Amino acid sequence: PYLVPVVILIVGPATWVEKFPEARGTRQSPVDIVTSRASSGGSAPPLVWRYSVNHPRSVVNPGYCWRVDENGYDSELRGGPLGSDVYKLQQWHCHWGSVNGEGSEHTVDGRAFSGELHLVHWNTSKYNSFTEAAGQPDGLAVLGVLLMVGSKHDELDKVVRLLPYIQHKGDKVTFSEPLNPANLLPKRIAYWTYPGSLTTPPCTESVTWILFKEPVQVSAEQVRLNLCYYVNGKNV
Ligand SMILES: Cc1cc(C)cc(S(N)(=O)=O)c1
Ligand SMILES: [Zn+2]
Repeated sequence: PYLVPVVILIVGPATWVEKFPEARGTRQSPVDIVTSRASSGGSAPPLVWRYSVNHPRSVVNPGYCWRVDENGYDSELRGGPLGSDVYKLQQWHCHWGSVNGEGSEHTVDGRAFSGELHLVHWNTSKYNSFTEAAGQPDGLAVLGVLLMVGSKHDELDKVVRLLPYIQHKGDKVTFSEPLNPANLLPKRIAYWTYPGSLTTPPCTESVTWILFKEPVQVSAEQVRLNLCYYVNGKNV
């Protein structure tokens, strides 16, 4: 009998622990939100945010999604689970599925959504830079918005329509059309929150997750556009 060479190629999250020890931690994200086990918000103060609208933004293809950089423009996120600290929007990006639209990172009672938007903020009350904050347990706060297929999202379309111009990893396009990140959030602002981590390497346990309960609708065409450029961006 001849020996069949068996090559087991291990890629993806299972290998992250080798290079990123944080991935072996105790507060790793994403998680499945088991709604029956979530405790009620109690007396948490309201979560409030303010973003600047009329400044140029750039959309970049980092190779696994698209990301909009806020270029340090003024913004604030405070309250809710964030104590007395004020956080500032650094960037926002999107995760999409590469197969049958199961693209969200978090799941709710085992259900995945077509995509998930992350608005990444850092703690300016305690730290001097995003990079410094990204290594601290209370350094980052990420607003998570679940995306489901439905009607077209006009605010998100200001980015989606630019995807054909950033098809390859490293591509970047700047736009100056006014855009309010607050318009990316759902109408109902009820949320789940938990202490977690970056969802991709280096998986640093520095994120206070705030995941809105109400999904936001995007059109099937917007998902398709993300998928085709997402896949291209990833494959390049
Ligand atoms: C690698 C990484 C960096 C940042 C700033 C944010 C994330 S996420 N997907 O947890 O929002 C991942
Ligand atoms: Zn993300």
